[in-house]
Amino acid sequence: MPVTEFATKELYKYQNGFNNHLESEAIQGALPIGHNSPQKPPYGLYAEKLSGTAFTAPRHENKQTWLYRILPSCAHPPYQPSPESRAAQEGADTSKLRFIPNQLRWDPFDHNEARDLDFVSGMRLVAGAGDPTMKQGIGMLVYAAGKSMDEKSAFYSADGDLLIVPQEGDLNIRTEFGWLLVRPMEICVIPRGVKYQVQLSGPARGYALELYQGHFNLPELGPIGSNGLANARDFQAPVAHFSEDYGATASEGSNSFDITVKLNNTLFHTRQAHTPFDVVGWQGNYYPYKYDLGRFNTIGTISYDHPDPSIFTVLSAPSGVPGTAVADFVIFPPRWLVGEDTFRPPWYHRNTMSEFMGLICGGYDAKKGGAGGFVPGGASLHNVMSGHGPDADSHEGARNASLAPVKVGAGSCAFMFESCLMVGVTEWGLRTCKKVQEGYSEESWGGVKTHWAKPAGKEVRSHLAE
Ligand SMILES: O=C(O)Cc1cc(O)ccc1O
Ligand SMILES: [Fe+2]
Repeated sequence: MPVTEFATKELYKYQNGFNNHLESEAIQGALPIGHNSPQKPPYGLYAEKLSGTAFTAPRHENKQTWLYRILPSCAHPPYQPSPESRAAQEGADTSKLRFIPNQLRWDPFDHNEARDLDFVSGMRLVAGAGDPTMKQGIGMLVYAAGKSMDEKSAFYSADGDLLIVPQEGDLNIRTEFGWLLVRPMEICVIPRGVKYQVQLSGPARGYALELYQGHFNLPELGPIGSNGLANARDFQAPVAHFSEDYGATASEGSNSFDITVKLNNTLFHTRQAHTPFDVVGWQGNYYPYKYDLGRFNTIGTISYDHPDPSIFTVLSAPSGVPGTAVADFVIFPPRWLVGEDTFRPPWYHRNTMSEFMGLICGGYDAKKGGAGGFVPGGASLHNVMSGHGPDADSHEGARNASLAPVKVGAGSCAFMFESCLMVGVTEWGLRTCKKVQEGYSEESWGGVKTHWAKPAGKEVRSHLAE
């Protein structure tokens, strides 16, 4: 069968909105009307249901999509452990995570060595919490790739929903649902189980957060009101797009498609005779989507004090505890600082939540940039209750700064994966990558100096006062 591609219109055309029930047909009439699973779906298609929650999940949380495709996904030879992808699994064993109270920072992760790697083989688990087999916890990953995935390949993760944060290089992502173009300063979420293929236009590097439990949502807005932060209409889902490459039966096709699956952070592989990108129409509320971070409506103080960074939350994945996230995706976009009589950078703090940070571009206030600093493509981890805050020089600068309105972060965007879980570091993240900055803590805070000025003539309650 010749390979032919059909799109509704252009490749990159989107449907807007968050958490909507959407539908898309690459050929008009591909979706059955008034039925999900008629005896014979239109055009000889198979109906296949993709569930993102238990069938019985409450209605407001229930996620599923009906796919109408040329052949069903089950038609494939058995998966085998993936030998050529062993590198990707090295040091990714979640049962061997190292939980460390020290502040950690990484130099930018390598991309020169990634020339022969694609998005899947170039992905590494840096840190995480919990266990994908229990559907509990999260994974923090980085990827570095120098080549596109093969046109006859696809990947899916059974472990969770993957939020991808490109830092360098555009990702042309072909999914079962259609195409997404995701560039630096944009993000996307690929739900658990959705097959995709990542094509590059140049070297690519970035970060990813995998949710072993639940799904991302927009944060509550409370007294902010009905608009602000990430607005629902700015999230974009693909339109159906399919290719024809199949035989009369599922095993008779002329071409072999490599399918790789990540299950329990282990890669498996099979070759099937038909393309997985054969979905002619789909309808449901479980689908991949993208978001342009430049559209974030940033909110901050217009009076005094530094607010909690929760005002910068783009997406939030809830734990069972109200208001407490298994993972918040938070950004630090360009913004005006106008706080009066205020120490404007982040305060010194110890947090019951863990904070994994990365930098997409530019710099981050209160952290030194340049070699050995917090730079694009690098990362930091401040675990549960690990003290952190501005480095000594930034502190001195900020406590003496004149407090005129100032725009910070022009051309910059840092982000944080903040979690209620204690985060452990993998063997790859701690040693194999060779990017951990040994002197981070001492260089940042070793020089923090005392400003203690004991007042004279006041009663003192101190054991030194006797
Ligand atoms: O530690 C960090 O840099 C992230 C952060 C930023 C901020 O403005 C307030 C708290 C916080 O943890
Ligand atoms: Fe912090």
